[in-house]
Amino acid sequence: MDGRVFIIGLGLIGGSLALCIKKEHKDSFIIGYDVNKEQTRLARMLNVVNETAETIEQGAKNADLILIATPVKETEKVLQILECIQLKSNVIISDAGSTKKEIVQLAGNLKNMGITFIGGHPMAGSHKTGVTAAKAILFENAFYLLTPEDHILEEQLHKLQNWLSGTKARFITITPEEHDYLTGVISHFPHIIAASLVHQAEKTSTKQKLIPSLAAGGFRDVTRIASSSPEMWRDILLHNKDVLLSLLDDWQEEMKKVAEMIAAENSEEIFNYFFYAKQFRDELPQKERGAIPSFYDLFVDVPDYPGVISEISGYLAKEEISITNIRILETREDINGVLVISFQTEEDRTRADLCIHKYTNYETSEGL
Ligand SMILES: NC(=O)c1ccc[n+]([C@@H]2O[C@H](COP(=O)([O-])OP(=O)(O)OC[C@H]3O[C@@H](n4cnc5c(N)ncnc54)[C@H](O)[C@@H]3O)[C@@H](O)[C@H]2O)c1
Ligand SMILES: O=C(O)C(=O)C[C@]1(C(=O)O)C=C[C@@H](O)C=C1
Repeated sequence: MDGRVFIIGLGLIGGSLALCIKKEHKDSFIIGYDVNKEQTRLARMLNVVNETAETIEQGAKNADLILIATPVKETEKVLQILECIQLKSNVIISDAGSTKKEIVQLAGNLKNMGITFIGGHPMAGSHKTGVTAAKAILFENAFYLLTPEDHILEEQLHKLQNWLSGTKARFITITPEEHDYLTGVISHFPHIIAASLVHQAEKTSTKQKLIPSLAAGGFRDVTRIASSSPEMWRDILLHNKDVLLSLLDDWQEEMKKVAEMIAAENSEEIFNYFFYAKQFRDELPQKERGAIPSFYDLFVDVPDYPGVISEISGYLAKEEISITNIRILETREDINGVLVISFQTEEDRTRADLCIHKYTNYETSEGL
């Protein structure tokens, strides 16, 4: 497709969307705007956008597609600004915010002006922020949730999906209410819990100096997302207040039950608690980002000796296979270590698997 695309908010998500559109629609022209001058400068320097605008009005008035990728409370302000601009009559406006109900409601004014707004949310991301973390591959295989209202024509929806086809994401259409409930359960609430675990460890660390050093492994895995943008998460919690308050009530009930099981030393119930959690978690679709982000992992059974990481990464480098992360999962004297190597694509993982088998006789698997 050709046309002028205007991206407001040139951070991780805005920058990644710009890269996806550029890759797929070579004739498009991408203009970016960010309140942060440094992000604007970086976006231009890294060629994420073709041009930057000085104001929202400057970038919006001739745009065919406008994407808003700011924290959701800022999106409210951006929508109000857009309402006051003479936009092209056939422009499509969408956003990438993690909440939808409030945003779609606020976009009602654009609807009254005959302007098409379709709420959007790519369900993949990272705890990193800013345009330097942007990448075209970020949304591959992820779900991309769209919340068109009833008056939106199929043709407009398809046009938006076509613009976003470079994300290689899978589009799903749901209502804003369904969206906020689902993402509340699988995304927003886990971020609250991750932050609360960090707070608990931090409080304990004033008395127990070893806590920060021992907070490795499981603690790091379960709290990675606590390193996400506080601004973004403040806004999400404010927008999805009712769903999150209800989930917090359920959680407190659940924790009471756990406390009772432990106090009663009910070993069967305690076992079942972990057993059924493991069963459900293990059955989550691994290849679909959004359910469990940050794949594609390859597990390699390696002998426990110094230098094994550089040995394996050396083979991968020789075959020019890029990795995003490499770590030893477990090392004890009596068992082999498990090396976990993460890749950005399934293809890289498959090549890595073949490469490791070519140079070694270590066993590999895609899951533990
Ligand atoms: N990070 C994720 O994992 C993720 C995933 C999917 C969706 N989202 C949503 O995408 C949006 C952007 O998140 P991000 O991760 O890219 O954050 P980010 O911090 O990397 O980028 C946000 C950018 O918006 C800019 N900005 C803030 N207010 C603005 C305004 N009024 N006008 C123009 N620019 C403004 C900031 O300067 C920043 O550069 C949020 O709504 C978030 O909820 C995030
Ligand atoms: O991988 C992460 O760091 C994320 O938290 C990504 C994540 C999520 O919860 O899955 C966070 C918020 C977005 O709205 C969508 C995706």
